[in-house]
Amino acid sequence: MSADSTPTNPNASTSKETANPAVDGSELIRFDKVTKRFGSNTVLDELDFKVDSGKHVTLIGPSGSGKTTILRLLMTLMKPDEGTIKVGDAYLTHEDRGGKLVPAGDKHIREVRKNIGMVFQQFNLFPNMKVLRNITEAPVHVLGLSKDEAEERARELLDLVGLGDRGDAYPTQLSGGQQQRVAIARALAMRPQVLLLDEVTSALDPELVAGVLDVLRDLAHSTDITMLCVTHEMNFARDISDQVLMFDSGRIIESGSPEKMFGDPDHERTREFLSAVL
Ligand SMILES: Nc1ncnc2c1ncn2[C@@H]1O[C@H](COP(=O)(O)OP(=O)(O)OP(=O)(O)O)[C@@H](O)[C@H]1O
Repeated sequence: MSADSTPTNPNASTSKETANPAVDGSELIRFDKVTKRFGSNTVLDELDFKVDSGKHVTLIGPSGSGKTTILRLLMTLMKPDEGTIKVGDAYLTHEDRGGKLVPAGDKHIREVRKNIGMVFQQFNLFPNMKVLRNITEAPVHVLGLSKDEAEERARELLDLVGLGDRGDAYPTQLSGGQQQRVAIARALAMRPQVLLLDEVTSALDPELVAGVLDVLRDLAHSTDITMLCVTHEMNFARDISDQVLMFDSGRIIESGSPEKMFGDPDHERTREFLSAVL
């Protein structure tokens, strides 16, 4: 892997799937007045934010401030109580019926969600399937790729994550860091426009963290994929982010470039948070 070439789209492919739209800096994700409550706990409070295509945005903030909830809403693992979420031209939360927004049905949700890939803290690979099949399973069954196409793509992605020779291994034969790299390849195999990363190194032994972050750094620097990342690895956030958003109690209290946010934040809460974690 190298980051020295012209940016490429990891979604570019010879497959029959429609290529993703060119990365043109247009808006890819938009939250409008999104509220999420658990009982009396308002976790997100009329949250507005957007991510432009091709950008790498990192969410930071104290535990419980709502960062993971944002990613889970985007994966439709939960629904907002109020507000709309848009991905590209389509609402994830709603269907547009002649200008009238109605709650999205399952088919619509599945279609919009195809644009989103996520890597979780736990790798969640299928233990009874070899690595290659872990990566080809969804593209074959969800995208309808042929087995050959899916395998060709999977091998390219295994090369990308530095595991080109491990396609025939079972997950349990790999280290946690290697399994997480397979999980990254698996997410990319669906050709998402946006990759969500939720504390992807926090379940790893310390010596395995760097290898996974290096893969993601390379991906961020050498491709055009949009990333939305929750991490406690502040050096990594500084390296890859175009924008850092500081959350507190379900609101964005400050945002800016990594230089600004890590170097000279405006908000006292941001300074307190960073002094505790850096
Ligand atoms: N399924 C759920 N049921 C009830 N409460 C929940 C649920 N999921 C999250 N919460 C609550 O929502 C709040 C925000 O959680 P979230 O995981 O989004 O925070 P976070 O900023 O990602 O925190 P961390 O950095 O610790 O992962 C917390 O108070 C949490 O307890």
